Amino acid sequence: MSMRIEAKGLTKRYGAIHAVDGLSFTVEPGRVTGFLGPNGAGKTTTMRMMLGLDAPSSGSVTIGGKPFRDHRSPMRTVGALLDARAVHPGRTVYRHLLCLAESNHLPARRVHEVLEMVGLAGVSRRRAGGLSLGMGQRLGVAAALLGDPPVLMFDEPVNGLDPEGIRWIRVLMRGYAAQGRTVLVSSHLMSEMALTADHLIVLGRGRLLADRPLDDVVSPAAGVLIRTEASRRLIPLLGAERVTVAADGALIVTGMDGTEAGAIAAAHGIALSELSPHRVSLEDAFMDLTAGSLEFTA
Ligand SMILES: Nc1ncnc2c1ncn2[C@@H]1O[C@H](COP(=O)(O)OP(=O)(O)OP(=O)(O)O)[C@@H](O)[C@H]1O
Repeated sequence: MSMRIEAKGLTKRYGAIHAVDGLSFTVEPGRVTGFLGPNGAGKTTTMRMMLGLDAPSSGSVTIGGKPFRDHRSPMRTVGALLDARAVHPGRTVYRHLLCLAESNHLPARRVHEVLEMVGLAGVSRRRAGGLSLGMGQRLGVAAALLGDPPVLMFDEPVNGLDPEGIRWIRVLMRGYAAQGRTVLVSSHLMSEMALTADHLIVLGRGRLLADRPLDDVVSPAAGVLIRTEASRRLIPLLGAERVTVAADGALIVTGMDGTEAGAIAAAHGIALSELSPHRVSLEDAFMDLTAGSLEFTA
């Protein structure tokens, strides 16, 4: 069973602040959708409205065609990781999950399964409040997976995770998406998002800035990157208007491919130390997209 998330004109005002401002988009099953935006863009507020934790000022958001609160079994519908610190600190890891399972009419054996899945089986008797940040994140993920839900919603899940933990959560999210589930994940880490997401939804100041496949964002117009000792001579030969000089001296050339650029250099006896396709990094693309919507700039 797959479920899409659908926002229509979703808006949330706090006094004069438009935290979320007329958002319309869908989050589709079968892929990982990255939810990006600078600090204060409205990502958390949007996720809270998806889960019925905040009420929209106007507009709506549905999961599987109806508001989240109208679903009979919340944990079997959405697995959410919003604030991993939201645990009863004195309870053991096992008790914490068991209480969640019992209050949601989920079988107790599921607790053992998710403990294995997130790698916490060995610390199930530890108190939840005494876990490291990374283990706390894993406990939050365990809770999200308890109901084996068709929709996963993770807000900054890699916070506090070490490289092994980051890779683990990436594989987990990609695996769930491959099973046809809907996976929405917010992150500030562009490099990580570039490895994890298939599709991006980018917000700035509560508004939709982009809703497109990752590949459309990170590989726009074809271009090549060239390094040479003879930049000054080569630039006019390539056409100065096509060339941007990067901070490290590399030439970024648009409007031609490597074969053409290499032929021009060869025809003039110019040696190149590098000639490669140029992909815009997600970080650069993100900066371009969100320029003008930053609340705080250096
Ligand atoms: N309860 C609240 N009362 C007043 N303003 C709020 C409240 N919650 C959020 N805001 C404001 O709404 C805007 C969006 O905040 P939100 O936390 O949704 O952004 P975000 O994209 O998740 O940011 P971050 O990346 O910093 O977590 C911000 O300007 C924030 O100050």
